[in-house]
Amino acid sequence: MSASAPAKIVVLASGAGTLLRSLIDAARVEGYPADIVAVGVDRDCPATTHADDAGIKSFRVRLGDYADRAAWDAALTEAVHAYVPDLVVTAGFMKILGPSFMAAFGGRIINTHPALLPSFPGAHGVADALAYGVKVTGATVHLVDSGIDTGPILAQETVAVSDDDDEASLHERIKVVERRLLAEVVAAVALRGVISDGRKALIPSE
Ligand SMILES: Nc1nc2c(c(=O)[nH]1)N[C@@H](CN(C=O)c1ccc(C(=O)N[C@@H](CCC(=O)O)C(=O)O)cc1)CN2
Ligand SMILES: NCC(=O)N[C@@H]1O[C@H](COP(=O)([O-])[O-])[C@@H](O)[C@H]1O
Repeated sequence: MSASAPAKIVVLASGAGTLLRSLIDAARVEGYPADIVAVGVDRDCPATTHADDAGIKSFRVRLGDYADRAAWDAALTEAVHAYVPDLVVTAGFMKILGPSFMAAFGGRIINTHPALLPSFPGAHGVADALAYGVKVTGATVHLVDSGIDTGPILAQETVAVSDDDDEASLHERIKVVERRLLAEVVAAVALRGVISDGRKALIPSE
């Protein structure tokens, strides 16, 4: 990432894409230090519509279209590589990125997770936290590594659990935090980079 040109970002998503839409809106603000150059999905989902509406190129790499997971991983890697991104952001992308992808983009992949890692990793963090009976949960933005939600943490913010919460109500309140936190972290990393020893990560101060 050069000091002046905005960082090129590819966003990966699998679902409603409301976090993607928030990042698209943030990137439209004059001076935001990153441009979303493409959106990738692993299934047909509303995230593609958000990209289309914003005039952003999109691509789909479905697991079922490939012989096995390794072939899918290689195809996704190739599809993302075509855009030569500085950063990859997974915003509700519901597939574990494999060895090919990590070899190509490791250290430059930012994920947002709807729980306070290391608690409640995986595809069902909100439901798992609710089922456990926690009184406080939250959002985690982290670097992606080869594990599942084990990468170095970049930012976290708490969200109180209400007695009358169900998964949908709690998840939406967490998403409100994620939409802001993700845009903030992406901008900070785009501007100042990140230093990581593989367990801890630091975004240098101003
Ligand atoms: N190598 C990594 N890839 C990804 C990570 C990561 O930490 N390391 N984070 C995910 C996002 N995520 C949680 O934040 C997450 C998403 C999905 C899963 C999961 O178990 N997926 C299943 C399939 C689920 C489905 O298809 O509906 C799978 O991949 O087999 C765990 C964590 C992004 N990628
Ligand atoms: N473990 C991965 C995971 O649960 N990701 C979560 O999917 C949601 C996507 O919301 P969106 O589709 O409305 O952008 C977000 O809450 C994100 O943290």
